[in-house]
Amino acid sequence: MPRINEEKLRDALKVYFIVGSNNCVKNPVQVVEEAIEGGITIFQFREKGKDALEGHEKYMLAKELQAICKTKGIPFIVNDDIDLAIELNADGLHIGQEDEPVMNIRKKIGDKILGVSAHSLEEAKIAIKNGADYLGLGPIFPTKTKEDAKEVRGTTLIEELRANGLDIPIVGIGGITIDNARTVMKAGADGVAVITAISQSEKILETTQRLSENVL
Ligand SMILES: Cc1ncc(COP(=O)(O)OP(=O)(O)O)c(N)n1
Ligand SMILES: Cc1ncsc1CCOP(=O)(O)O
Ligand SMILES: [Mg+2]
Repeated sequence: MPRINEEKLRDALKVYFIVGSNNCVKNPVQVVEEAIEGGITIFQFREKGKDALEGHEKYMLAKELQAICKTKGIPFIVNDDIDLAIELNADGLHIGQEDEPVMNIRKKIGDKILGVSAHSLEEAKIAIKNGADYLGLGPIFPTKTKEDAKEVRGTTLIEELRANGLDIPIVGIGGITIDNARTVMKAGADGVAVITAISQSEKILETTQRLSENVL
């Protein structure tokens, strides 16, 4: 199988929902089902941080969420955990700058979708050269979800990459809500990645629908 077509990926990245059980007020399975109903276009399983599931429990939740995504045609991406991504035959993996080098990961996952976090033009160029399919840039706005997040950059890095002719698919991440999503798209992103905006909403379906309307 060839690597995913860039335009298809651009479309898939529009409403990117990321979650782990510890981000959810309700049952994560219900959260993901409602978010899919509301119009998310891609999903990332990110089970990390305080109270995160481990071992068999983590595996079983990932498997259940993957099955739900599969029936609805939503790509299922695993955060950080390459072994889990390979074991589940996930659609892709998202890694950061602290993880194994992009080139090694690309060799291990073959043609699966590979997302890489970047915090500078330099990091972005290296990630692209070594096989990233898309970039996650952030935090765009202040976030409480990631304790070790880098400095807030607004949309400046998205604009800098586009001004330098980088046309790789990009998602903005960090503090993105219904109200500021449009700003991120206007800066040149192909999509927005959110955790809190959807997972902590009291009305997940409606929130996701409204977020989608501001992005699509
Ligand atoms: C779509 C997307 N973009 C960025 C990130 C952040 O990845 P990373 O910097 O590796 O941090 P953790 O999420 O692993 O804490 C992401 N997960 N997804
Ligand atoms: C994983 C990650 N990477 C940069 S910011 C962030 C957290 C995004 O979560 P939220 O949408 O709740 O701000
Ligand atoms: Mg990571």
